[in-house]
Order: sequence, then C-alpha cells, then structure tokens
Amino acid sequence: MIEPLLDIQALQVRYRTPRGVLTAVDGVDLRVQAGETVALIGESGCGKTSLGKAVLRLMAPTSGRILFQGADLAALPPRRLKPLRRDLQMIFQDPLAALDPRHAALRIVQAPLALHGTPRAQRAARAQALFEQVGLPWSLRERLPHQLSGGQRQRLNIARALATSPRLVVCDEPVSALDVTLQTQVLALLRTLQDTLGVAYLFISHDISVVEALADRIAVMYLGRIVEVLPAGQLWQAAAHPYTRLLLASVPGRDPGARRLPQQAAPAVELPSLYALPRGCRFQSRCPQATELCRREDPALSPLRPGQAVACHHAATPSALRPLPVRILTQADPCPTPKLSIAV
Ligand SMILES: Nc1ncnc2c1ncn2[C@@H]1O[C@H](COP(=O)(O)OP(=O)(O)OP(=O)(O)O)[C@@H](O)[C@H]1O
Repeated sequence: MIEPLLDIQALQVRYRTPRGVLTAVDGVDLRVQAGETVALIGESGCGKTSLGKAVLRLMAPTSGRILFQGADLAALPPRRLKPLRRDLQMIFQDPLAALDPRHAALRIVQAPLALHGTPRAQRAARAQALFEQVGLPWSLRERLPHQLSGGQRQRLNIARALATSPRLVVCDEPVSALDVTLQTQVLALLRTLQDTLGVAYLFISHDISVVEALADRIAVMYLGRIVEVLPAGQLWQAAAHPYTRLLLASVPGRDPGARRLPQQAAPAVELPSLYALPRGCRFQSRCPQATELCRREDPALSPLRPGQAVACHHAATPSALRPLPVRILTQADPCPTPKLSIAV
C-alpha cells in the first residue's frame, strides 16, 4: 500500500471556554494521498476548520497523531515545524482577512519565499511565474488587497499558498465568499494547478455541490467525527450514512433517488451540545433509523465496501429501504466561539 502523504490518527481538538470544555474534533482518522483531493464536508460548527488548523499546527491538537512525510506534526516543537511549513499551506475563506492590508500583492507573494530562504534575486521571477500561474495580471503587483476584486484577491491568496511549492494545501471554504461565476473559475484554477503541480488538497466545505467535481474522495463530518468516507464518484449512488443522505437531499435541483421530505413535514431538531455529547451515535436525534443500539453504542467508522467506510450501525441496510433523515430547522446550541478560549 502506498504511504499516505497525510495520516491523521485519533485526532482530538478541545477548547477550554468560560462555559466549560468543548470538543470540536473527536477521534478523527483520515488519510490524504499525494496529489489527491479529499473534501471534508459538514454543517457549520461540526469541526472542519478546527481539524484543518490542527493539521497545519496553527493550533496544537489535544491528542492524536498527524503524520506528514514521516513526521508527527502533533508532537513536533515549533522550531522543527518551520521547515515542514514550506510543504503545508492553507487557503482561507475570506481572502481579504487573510491578506496583510498594508502590503502590496507582490510583497505578499514574496513573503513566504523570503521566509523559506529563496534568495532575493530569484524572488521577483518566482513571483511573476506565480502571478501567471494563477491568472493574476502582473500589472496588479503594486496594488494593496483592498484595491483588488474578490476573485483577484483569492487568486493572490492561492499564489501565496503555492509560492513554496507545497505538497499539501488545506483549502478552508476558499470559494464560499465568491459569486457563482468566480467560484467556478477558482475551482477550475485549483484543479489545473493540481494537475500541473501534483499538490494534494484537503478541501473544507459545507457545500457538497462545490466539492463533488473537484474531490477524489469525500469525508463527511458530523459533530466532531468523520461519519462516512467514500469516493466522490460514488457519492450519489452509494452514500450510506443517513447524515450524508441528508446532505445530498438538501442539494437544490438534485435528488438522491430517495424520498425527500417535504419541508413542512420535517420536525425541528435540536443538535446535541458539543459541551456534553450524547452517549451512543451522535446522529441519533436526527436519525429515523435510530434504535436502542444507536442510543447505547457509538458506531465506529468501519469499511462497508472497497474505498468506503461508514459509522452507522445500519449502514448495511439497503438505502432504498431507509427513509431520509429529517431536515434540521433549528440549532439549539450554536456554540458561538467564545472570546476567551484556549485549545487544551
Ligand atoms: N478558538 C475557539 N475557542 C472555543 N471554541 C471554538 C474555537 N474555535 C472553534 N470553536 C468551536 O468549535 C466548534 C467547531 O468549530 P469549527 O470552526 O471548527 O467548525 P466548522 O465546521 O469549521 O464551522 P464553520 O463552517 O462555521 O467554519 C464550534 O462550536 C465553534 O464554536
């Protein structure tokens, strides 16, 4: 078996907040192969960004291992992380917030080159090549971020992320702040860059329709856990977890072939609190198939068929026999990010 580029094992991220300890990522196992795109999808607040930030060691995880090119990022001290950072980059959702407002586009792209030791004489040429690669006119090089359009800013963000020729880029909702036409352009750009550079993406999104064309595999996250992993090409035919099927049912204009619940028939459901996760399967409150077993035992992420793993006690039941889960109408505990908090 080919050694994965990234091998996340039993990763846990907890935050200590004034209200208590909140579990954002709870025992996640996930692998990304070189040159692959794994999309991490799930509703707002399920822990996607916390996972992405822990992988990049923008925060220290509470426990678990993050094996990247043979090193455990979770255990490395900051000085040993620095050389690995050239291979690990991130593209953020809000391009304006991610860019230093005082620096011109050229300086922004050159900054990671300077940090990782590219000689000054080579930086301008490298930056020019990057501008060209991401489709950003060289004539914009002296513009400040606020003087660029939203699409140009995201291209600048991508150029900066790719400056050090990373092997893995965590893309955190990189197109959700853009209009649909720009989304299509930026996704096409990311795909082209991947084909050319062989970079792997861990692509975080709450929107399946954004990622399904780009991803090789899809990992579905629910309340801190991965509940299903499957090849993107099999998403609509083979999705087995009731939560994945719920996400598919909510994609406008598409229907997974299963019955779709009319909006008015869907009862409101409260999400469990991340401060006190329930015993058993954490999807049980929204799942029409939930049984005593689901209330008692937390299902492990287990292989269902080649390339697919599901954390559901009833995953082997043919999906045609299973009703779709109810839509979520309320979030009783949105767990807003408290101001005073530390990762523990
Ligand atoms: N620094 C922090 N301190 C305390 N709680 C946090 C912190 N960052 C995130 N959280 C909480 O952890 C949970 C997971 O948040 P996270 O941002 O990882 O989810 P997400 O799936 O990326 O959501 P979104 O799509 O809205 O960005 C949320 O309840 C959030 O409020």
